[in-house]
Formats: sequence, C-alpha cells, structure tokens
Amino acid sequence: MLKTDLCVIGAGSGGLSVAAGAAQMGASVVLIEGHRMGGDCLNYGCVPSKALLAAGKAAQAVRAGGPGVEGSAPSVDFAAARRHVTDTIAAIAPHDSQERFEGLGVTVIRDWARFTGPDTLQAGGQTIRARRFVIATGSRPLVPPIEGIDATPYLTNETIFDLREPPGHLLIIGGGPIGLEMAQAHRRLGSSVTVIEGGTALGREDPEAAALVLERLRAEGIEIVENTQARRVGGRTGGIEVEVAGGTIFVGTHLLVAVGRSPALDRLDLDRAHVRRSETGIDTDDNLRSRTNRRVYAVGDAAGRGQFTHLAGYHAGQVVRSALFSLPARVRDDHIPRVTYTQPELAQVGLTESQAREKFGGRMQVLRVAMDGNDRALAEGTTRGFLKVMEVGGRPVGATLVGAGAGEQIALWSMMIANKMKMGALAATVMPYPTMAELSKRAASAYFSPKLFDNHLIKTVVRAIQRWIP
Ligand SMILES: Cc1cc2nc3c(=O)[nH]c(=O)nc-3n(C[C@H](O)[C@H](O)[C@H](O)COP(=O)(O)OP(=O)(O)OC[C@H]3O[C@@H](n4cnc5c(N)ncnc54)[C@H](O)[C@@H]3O)c2cc1C
Ligand SMILES: NC(=O)c1ccc[n+]([C@@H]2O[C@H](COP(=O)([O-])OP(=O)(O)OC[C@H]3O[C@@H](n4cnc5c(N)ncnc54)[C@H](O)[C@@H]3O)[C@@H](O)[C@H]2O)c1
Repeated sequence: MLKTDLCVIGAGSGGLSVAAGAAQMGASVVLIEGHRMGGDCLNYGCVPSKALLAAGKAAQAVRAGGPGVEGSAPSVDFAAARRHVTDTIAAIAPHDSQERFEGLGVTVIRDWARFTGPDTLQAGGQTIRARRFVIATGSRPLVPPIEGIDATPYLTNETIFDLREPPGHLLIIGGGPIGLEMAQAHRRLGSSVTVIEGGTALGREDPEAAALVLERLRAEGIEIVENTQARRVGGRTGGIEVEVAGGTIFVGTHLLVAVGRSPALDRLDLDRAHVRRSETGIDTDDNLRSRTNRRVYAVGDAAGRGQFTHLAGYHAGQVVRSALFSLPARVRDDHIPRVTYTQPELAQVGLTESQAREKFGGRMQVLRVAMDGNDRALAEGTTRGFLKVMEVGGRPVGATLVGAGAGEQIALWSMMIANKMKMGALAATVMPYPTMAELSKRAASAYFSPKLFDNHLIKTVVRAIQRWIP
C-alpha cells in the first residue's frame, strides 16, 4: 500500500503540470502513466503535427518563391521531414521524462491505473491510497461507425506520423483542425489530398476567417468537399475508397480518420470510485472536482471542457491551487485561445462575432483591421488576413485573427481578455515599427478615433484654446 497526498493518472500535458507543481510545492505525488510519458501532445499531437507543418512550410516557400525570387518545384525528402518530427519529439522528451519527474521527487509508476474504491487505485502491482486523485487521462481518436471501417486500414493521429513514404493520395474524413493541418502538411510535402467533411470545414470558427483558410488550402490543390458525410469505406492501402451520401466514391491510397476525440476513461473503473461521467468527460463542478467523489479532480481532455494543451496546463494550475491549498478555483473559459496552425493561421480568443452579437446585441461593436494596411505585412508580402475585435463597454470580449503569425498575435488579446483590460491599455502601449503587432494597436485606434476625431465638442475646445494660447 502506497500512501500519498496526490495521485495523478496520466502523464500528458495536464498530469505532468499537476505533478510538477504539486511536488515542487511540497506535496507527496504519485504519477501513473500507462503508455508514453508526455501523452498525446508530445507523441501524437501538437508536437509532431507542428513539426510536419514546418517541413511543409519550407517546401511551400521554395514552391511559391517570394519577393524577387521565382518559385520552383521543391525537392522534398520525406524521410528528412519525418526525421525532423522525431528529432523535435526527442528534443522535448527529456522535459516530460520519468527521470525528470523522479528528480522532482515524484514517484512514477508505468502502468494503466484503475480505481478499486473511492480513495484507492491499483497500478504497477500496488494499491495506492491518496488524499486526492487527478484524472488526466486525455482523449483518443473517435472512430465513427462508418460501414466497412473495421475491415479497412485507416490512420489516426496515433499512426500517421509513422508513415515512411508520403501517401500518394491521402483521403481525410473530417475537416476540423486535425484534418486540415494534416491536409496542408501532406499536400505541401507532395501528396494529393481530399478532405471529406460532413458539415462545414472549421465549422466552429468565424466563417469569414475560416473561408480565408479554406480558399488558401484549395488554391494549393487540396480538394475539400463539405456537407458530405462519409457513409462507407473499403479497399486496402494503396486503393482506398470512401463512399459519401449521394453515392459519390472518392479514391485514394491512404485514409486518415479525424472526426474528433473522445475522453479516455474506460480503463479507469470509474464506478468503483463513484465518479460519474458527463457526455464529454468527467462530470465536474467549476473547481474541476468530481460532483460524486470530492477526492477526485479531472483536468485536460478528460475534463471534457475543450481539448488543448494550454487548457490542460491552465486546469492543472487551478487544481493544484484547490487540492493543495483548499482555495476555491473557479475555472473560466472566456480567455482560452485556440489556433489552427495552417498557413494562414486562424486564431480565436473569447467570443466570435456571431456569439458576441447574440450575447450583447447592439452594445457590441466590431473593430476590424485588414492586414493589407500593415506596413510589415506589405513588406513581407503577407497581406491576406484580418483582425476583428469584438468590443463591449470599452473592453474586448473576443478577437479573431487570420493571417501570418495569427497564433503569436492572439496572445495580446488573450492577456487583455484574461485581465479584463480596457482598450486604453493597448492605446497606451507603443508597438515597434514595422511589426504585425501594430495591427492590434490599430484596433485600439479604431476604437478611439471616432471618439476623438469625430467629436464636435473636442474640435470646439481645441479651436478655443488655440485662439488663447500665444
Ligand atoms: C493531431 C493533434 C494535434 C494537436 N495539436 C494541438 C495544438 O497545436 N495545440 C494544442 O493546444 N492542442 C493540440 N492538440 C490537443 C492536445 O494534444 C491535447 O489537448 C492535450 O494533449 C491534452 O492533454 P491531457 O493531459 O489532457 O491528455 P494527454 O496528453 O493525452 O495525456 C493523457 C495521458 O494519460 C495516459 N493514460 C490514459 N489512461 C490511463 C490510465 N488508465 N492509467 C495511466 N495512464 C493513462 C495516456 O497514455 C496519456 O499519456 C492536438 C491533438 C492532436 C490529436
Ligand atoms: N491547433 C490545435 O490547437 C489543434 C490541432 C488539432 C487538434 N486539436 C484538438 O483536437 C480536437 C479534435 O480535432 P478533430 O479535428 O479531430 O475534431 P473536430 O471535432 O474539431 O472536427 C471533426 C470534423 O469531422 C466532421 N465529421 C464527423 N463525422 C464525419 C463523417 N462521418 N464524415 C465526414 N465528416 C465528419 C465534423 O463535422 C467536424 O467538422 C480539436 O477539437 C482540438 O481541440 C487542436
């Protein structure tokens, strides 16, 4: 019997952050991982996908050329691109390793954990009794019950990065962030790509911003069919068929299934711990605490409140605060950004325009700045894109950015919204010239300009003062 203050199940983005934080603050911590340290983000998610996208971006830069440089067909070394993926994972892995966590004083057990009671679980041949448990087991690719799927070879995010040869023609079911990031990376590295999307591709995003991304993907030669449900799949690697509603058959060499993810909870024997599930994950209150077993918390994808590494990290901070200090930790979600790392990038924080309109009606105004008015964008030749800021009562309630560097620039709006800052804070900030960051400053100017420049009273006062001063 191992007794501990905190037992964390899952060593991915959320679990590792909880374990590191709690151990460094003096709690005894047991961390249990059934598969790879680092979880999905490091091994099968964010890291390999961004590394492959970077390789695709390099190929595209050659293909497209640039100011004064004519484009030419790139010579793509797929094995080298794949090496970049594994090297990037290897470079980050020590940070998430068993050795590092043991160095922090954490007891690491490599096994699948399952509850045996409300305050006990079993892993690695041991029973662990803990004051508090944190379920950080992440999510798994959802495989829809499409006819023929069991008999057809398909890839998911867990296997696509293992391909040794570029797919000749990659068929992708699902036009969400996974589907589209993989579509662009593979297209740029030389594959033909068809995306089959049941609804609207990037359907959660601002439609105007999503349209810019889709336009670019299509211009690069990716076939994207929307409002088309995959109904049946068949064939074998090299000759895969996807039949859609209406009877059309798409033919390719490989199939990627990217239709969403479901929480990984089935191995846990939750019933034994009296931990109830919700539709999307563990049923938790605003402290991320199970409503049915107060010893148990959930973070990250397992909490069913969104699927992002930075969200898992935010959850971890809140849980450490609550579990170690018994402080209330109401989680928010209005300040959590998200970025789709296609080129152009699409970034969102807070409410989209339509959500803000629905919530605030006429009290909300949209401040819009186009990238083609930004001097740096003109110099770089990256003028497609825009920033939209949804403002209510002098404060941003949402921001949408599409274009080069959108993921970096959204950070400013995340800070504004997280800290409920007013537009004046941005107006008082001096941005270096020429940078894309000036785009955000322009949004603040767009807010203040009418108040200053279209104001009859100000004009009258200025004229009066000018008449009086020597
Ligand atoms: C292709 C792809 C690209 C992505 N890109 C991004 C991105 O760019 N930015 C971003 O923010 N997010 C991205 N995500 C999402 C991100 O990867 C997840 O939101 C994040 O990994 C969630 O962290 P987590 O700690 O909840 O779960 P995970 O990182 O999945 O970790 C859970 C861990 O728990 C272990 N586990 C499960 N059950 C048990 C058990 N019973 N006992 C012991 N161990 C167990 C698993 O083996 C796993 O290691 C991407 C996801 C995918 C699939
Ligand atoms: N850049 C990032 O931060 C990033 C990147 C990748 C993944 N993620 C996370 O992972 C999550 C999962 O991503 P995802 O793209 O798998 O899921 P998703 O839910 O975002 O998109 C899946 C898409 O598949 C479509 N679909 C479902 N069934 C279908 C069918 N039978 N035929 C055709 N289309 C069908 C849906 O309409 C939807 O548009 C994301 O929501 C995100 O939180 C984040």
